[in-house]
Amino acid sequence: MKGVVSAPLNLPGTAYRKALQSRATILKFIERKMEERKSEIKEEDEAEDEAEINDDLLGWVLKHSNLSTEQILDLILSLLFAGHETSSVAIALAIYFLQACPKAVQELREEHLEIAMAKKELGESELNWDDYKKMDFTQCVINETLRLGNVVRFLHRKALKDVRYKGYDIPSGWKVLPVISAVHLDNSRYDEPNLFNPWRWQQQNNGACGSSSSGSGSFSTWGNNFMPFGGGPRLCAGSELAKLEMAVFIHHLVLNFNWELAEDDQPFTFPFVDFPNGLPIRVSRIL
Ligand code: HEM
Repeated sequence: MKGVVSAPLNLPGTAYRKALQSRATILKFIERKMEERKSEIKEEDEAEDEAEINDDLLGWVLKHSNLSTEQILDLILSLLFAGHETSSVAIALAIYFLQACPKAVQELREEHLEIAMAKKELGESELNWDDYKKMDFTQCVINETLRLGNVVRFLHRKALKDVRYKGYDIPSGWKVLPVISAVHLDNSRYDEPNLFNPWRWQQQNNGACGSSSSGSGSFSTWGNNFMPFGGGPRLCAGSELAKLEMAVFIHHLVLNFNWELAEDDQPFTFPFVDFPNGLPIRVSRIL
């Protein structure tokens, strides 16, 4: 990630060189996997048996697409890159915001306990889509984490023709960087925008963590006010997967653990969100 935003100097010790080396290592790994998969698919075809091991994206593109090896490598690498750091930082942000908001943790626990009990009665253990759809408050926590945490702060766009916008002329070909974090932290759009307040995503505002307000129904229409995954034709391809990953993580976290910061840390953006001390936490299992 550091190499992506560093000066393109391919010299020993630079972040750029490390990124190029990492890229080559990962590509080699994916290529090896591809070769393994190809021979598995061949064996499978010979045995006329639909094995489940190929039932993932790599298996799918190898079987059903006309993409070249280079395109498949690029696709898998891009998805790993786009989906890894973003989701893990979002989960770290949730851990961070929630440890300062016991009321939200309590409400999450109630929601997830209910889901877990219902599953136990049915003799099921693994979460499924129906369980996910019951996670209403969890969705509020996820939205609020993404709004306040701003995993991605701005988007990249280019003016395809001369544009006049609110009295400004943007010439064709100019780069335009919409700063979505500025929208998410705008106090004309969000009451007390610097507070972690998952309840703002409900119709009724029950009071934010750290807020003195007792809740006055600060719900507004979100639409263009909320775009952690960008928007338009380039909207994040993994937005639903990312929210699902967060929800599953939160489910297991709140049901099984208490946690607190082991040392002071806070999110810092330069230019990607990160925790300078690695967000060390002390975890204890709930008996
Ligand atoms: C919390 C986690 C995530 C956040 C905040 C996030 C955010 C974003 C943003 C802001 C964009 C740019 C959209 C635009 O230009 O309008 C983007 C693009 C993209 N994201 Fe994500 N993302 C996340 C997770 C993921 C995951 C898990 C995947 C896939 C496994 C993924 C795959 C992609 C891809 C492929 C694009 C490029 C889409 C395109 O240009 O057509 N993202 N993401």
